[in-house]
Amino acid sequence: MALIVGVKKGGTRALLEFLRLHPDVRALGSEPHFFDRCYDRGLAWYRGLMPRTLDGQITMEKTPSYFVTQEAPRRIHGMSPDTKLIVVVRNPVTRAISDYAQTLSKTPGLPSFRALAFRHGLGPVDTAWSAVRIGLYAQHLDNWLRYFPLSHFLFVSGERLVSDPAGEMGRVQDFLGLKRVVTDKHFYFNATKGFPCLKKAQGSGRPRCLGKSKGRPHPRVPEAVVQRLQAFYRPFNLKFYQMTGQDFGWD
Ligand SMILES: Nc1ncnc2c1ncn2[C@@H]1O[C@H](COP(=O)(O)OS(=O)(=O)O)[C@@H](OP(=O)(O)O)[C@H]1O
Repeated sequence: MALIVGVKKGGTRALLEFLRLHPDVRALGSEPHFFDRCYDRGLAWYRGLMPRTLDGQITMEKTPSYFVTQEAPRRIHGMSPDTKLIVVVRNPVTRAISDYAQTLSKTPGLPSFRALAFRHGLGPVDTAWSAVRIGLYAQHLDNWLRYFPLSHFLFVSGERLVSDPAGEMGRVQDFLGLKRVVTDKHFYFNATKGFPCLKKAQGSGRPRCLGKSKGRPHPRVPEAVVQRLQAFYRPFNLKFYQMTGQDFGWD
């Protein structure tokens, strides 16, 4: 079994939809939220939700909130210590603005990004705000490493998933021990959408981009605000590069 455990707004839907093109992957379409919100329902409930697999096929789901859920690593380890874990990460500043854009689309009249990101005007960064807190990747990863060795993780660059989907999918398929079936032949860049899309979607066989909620326009955030947040995240990003042995190029 393999789980896409995060991060929210990292590109988790794109990754799951791309993986579903692979004949040896069977994935749940919706987010089950078992290891965070629905754990009380029990493992039998969870197993019942998951698609049936044949020998040699991999069962998958994605729930981005697992990455920031304190109990998730212990619970997943309890289910199976062999679980492979995929985390799609993206520049935490862009991720925070994307998260804010999503909340804004559901809550018109929300205070500005700047008002939520800093306490007392342009005071200290408000790490209690979830849009900020989720981006502290090194801290969340620390919690996971108490249960799983680093070799169980694959960190996917959310940026490269957009600029080079086939390249990133190559790494993902290798990590999962799958043949490289999903390749550059499956993607085209849709200029209207501004993102890579599928030449032939599962089922219809027709070209398909992700929906409107993926690739939303972001509200304009003043450059000074972006710079301050970028500086705030820098030490956490560097720690995360050290922990993963990968430089994501956000700094
Ligand atoms: N191919 C393709 N098409 C559309 N969107 C793409 C794609 N690849 C990555 N992305 C980026 O995915 C971002 C949404 O991330 P998630 O799917 O993880 O969001 S969620 O947490 O499930 O809500 C979404 O964030 P926003 O651009 O801020 O909307 C996209 O930038």
